[in-house]
This record gives sequence, C-alpha cells and structure tokens, in this order.
Amino acid sequence: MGEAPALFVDDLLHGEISNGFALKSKGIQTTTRVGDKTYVIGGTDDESTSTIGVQIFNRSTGELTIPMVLGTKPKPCKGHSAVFLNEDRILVIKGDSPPDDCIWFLEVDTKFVRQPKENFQTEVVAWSKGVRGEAEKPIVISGPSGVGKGTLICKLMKEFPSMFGFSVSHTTRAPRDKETDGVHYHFTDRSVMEKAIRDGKFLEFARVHGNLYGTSVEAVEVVADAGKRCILDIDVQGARSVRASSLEAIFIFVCPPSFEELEKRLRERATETEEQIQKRLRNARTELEQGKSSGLFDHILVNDDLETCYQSLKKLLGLDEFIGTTPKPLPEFVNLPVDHSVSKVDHKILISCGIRRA
Ligand SMILES: Nc1ncnc2c1ncn2[C@@H]1O[C@H](COP(=O)(O)OP(=O)(O)OP(=O)(O)O)[C@@H](O)[C@H]1O
Ligand SMILES: Nc1nc2c(ncn2[C@@H]2O[C@H](COP(=O)(O)O)[C@@H](O)[C@H]2O)c(=O)[nH]1
Repeated sequence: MGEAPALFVDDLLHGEISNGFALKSKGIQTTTRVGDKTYVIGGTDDESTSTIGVQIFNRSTGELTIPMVLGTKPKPCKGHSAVFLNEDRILVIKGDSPPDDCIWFLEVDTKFVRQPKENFQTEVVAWSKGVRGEAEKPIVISGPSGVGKGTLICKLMKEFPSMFGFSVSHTTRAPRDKETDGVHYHFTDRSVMEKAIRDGKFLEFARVHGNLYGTSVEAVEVVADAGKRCILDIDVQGARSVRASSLEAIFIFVCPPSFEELEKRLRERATETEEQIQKRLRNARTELEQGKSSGLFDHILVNDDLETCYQSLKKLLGLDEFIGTTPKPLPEFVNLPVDHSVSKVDHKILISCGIRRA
C-alpha cells in the first residue's frame, strides 16, 4: 500500500477518496470513507470539546450526522491519521501523544455496534484504545466467591466495551434473579453438560460449590471472532486447567482484604442460602491458600477499596494513564506517523511508519 492521499473535511462534497484508506490531518480532522459514508474524525462534535469528535457524512443523502458514541473517548491531540481496517473499524493514530494513548480504534461496523444501530435505528460508533504488550492474551480472573471478580469485570467491560468480551461459561446451577441465560451463564442440565464435556467441547470444567461449571471452546472463540480480548471468570481449578491447556493467558488472582470482609460481602450480596454461604466460605479458605502460594497466578490483587483495585487491574493490563496521586512520569511523545502502511500477518496488524516530514 502506498502513501494515502491527504483530504480535508472541506473536500467532502467535492473530492473522492478512491480507496477508502488513510487520510492525514494537519491537526484538525480526517475523513475516512467506508462504503457510501465518510467518517469525519477530529475537531469537536456537539457533545464535548474535550474529546475527539466523530461525524458521519452520508454521500447518498448529503447529510452530516453525529452518531451515538460508545466506549471511552480519546482526548484531542495535535493531529492524527486514520486508516480503515478489517472492513469494520478505523485505526486512529494520535500524533504527539504518549505511547499508551496513541493508538485507538473507532468501530464502525463490528457486531458490537451493529446491535445498538438496529435497536436505536441510529448511527452508532464505539471507541476502544489499542493496548501495548500482552494485548491479545485472554485474561483469567480467579478468586474466592464474593471477592468481587464479577464487579471488577463489569467495570472493565463498561469502560472498555469494545475491547473486552466475557467468556460466557456453562453451569448447572440455577439462575439467580436478574441473571440471563446466554449473558451471565449458559444455564444447562447436568446430563447435557456432561455429554458436551465427553465430546471435547470444553476447554476446562470443574465442580465448584456443588455444581458443574465450565468454559466451552466456543465461548472463547466467540469473543476472539469479535476481535475482542477474552475475560474468563473461573475458579482456581479451572485456572489450573487453562494453564495446562494451549490457551496462553494472563492469570490474575483476586484476594479479599480479610476473611471477615469476604463473608460480609457474600452475605450482603444475599444470593445464596446460609448453607451455600458456609460451603463457599469453606472453599474460600482452600482457594486463598492455593491462589497465593501455587505460583499459578501472574498477578495478585487485593480488592479492598474497589476503585483502587480497579485502577491496579487497569494498570497491569496497560490501560491506565494516571493512578491515584502518583505523579505522571514525563511521557515520551510519539510523532505522528505521516506515512504509514498497514498489513495483517498472523492475526496481528502491522503498522509501518515512514519518516516524518516537516
Ligand atoms: N471492593 C469492594 N468493597 C465492597 N464491596 C464489594 C467490593 N467489591 C465487590 N463488592 C461487593 O461484593 C459482592 C460480591 O461481589 P461479586 O459478585 O463481584 O463477587 P464474585 O467474586 O464475582 O463472586 P462469585 O465468585 O460468587 O461470582 C457484591 O455485592 C459486590 O457489590
Ligand atoms: N472452573 C470454572 N469456574 C467457573 C466458571 N464459571 C464460573 N466459575 C466460578 O464459579 C464460582 C461460582 O460462581 P457463581 O456465579 O455461582 O457465584 C466463581 O468462583 C466463578 O469464578 C467456569 O466456567 N469454570
């Protein structure tokens, strides 16, 4: 792929972008053509001047609309470039930005945005931040029942909805109020699940607190197929099985600040009978011993104050910019890659940057 043509928003009605590829901004806006729509990225929209705006120009109707924008939005920068990728998202590289804030994706036609588009009958896009380092590895989160794994995962998925996907496990336990089949779990009969296990459909499974739980191969594939990073909420036995499997993952163990606090959280959640709570607490002692000492886990987080723990989780996933009161180190700024080409090898997107021109 050669150098992409530069085009500015003023050219929208007049110019044609023949290949739908990258456009370069001199600091304000880029336009990227996707079918009969042109995504105008940069400047501001009606919503905010503190984030990069997105507008959509419909070439057939001549209308310029402001879409519903999901996900954490990037802050404005001195300039950026935009490249249409994978037929469903636009890669945005911010100029003069710290390395952990320079790569973003604007999803324009992924599964994640197609559903709300249909529901709300409006244009929808979603921002997600590119992650450095171990970006593509699934994340296994374990810890005793009631420690807050689900709460932390919910926060992560809410802040980065288009970056992470939850591996929906199968279980033989009964659904709780407000739990939905296919969303929180695939609630399954024991005989059906046992047959699927025998048929090799599960990456891992375990008997936990008297019920059968398991991660199907399909549950992980669904997330990967959506181009997202998979999060698994599984017990320590399951984590051990995944470690032994071919799935390369990051393993995180979440501990409570004290056993008393764990018991308090389980009771206050009020989703289990007293007998179940006692069983979960007994199992928690074993899990805590194993989790802390087995060497199975890459990271151990203590979930005392929820927000502090969440910031630590984001930090170890490379998603933070600024934690608490720690002074921000002086960033090394990334120059805007004015010339770049994009190719896909082994499911990785390679961005080759040319020499920056004055
Ligand atoms: N840091 C925290 N401080 C106080 N309460 C918390 C904290 N984190 C989570 N909780 C609360 O503790 C309860 C248990 O949390 P959660 O359901 O997320 O635990 P879990 O580890 O996913 O449990 P399980 O393994 O049984 O699914 C919830 O009511 C949640 O709101
Ligand atoms: N080994 C697996 N453990 C799992 C899986 N899905 C959930 N879990 C763990 O079960 C307990 C209890 O969950 P709850 O929803 O009944 O409170 C919890 O520790 C989960 O981490 C799985 O697929 N495999």
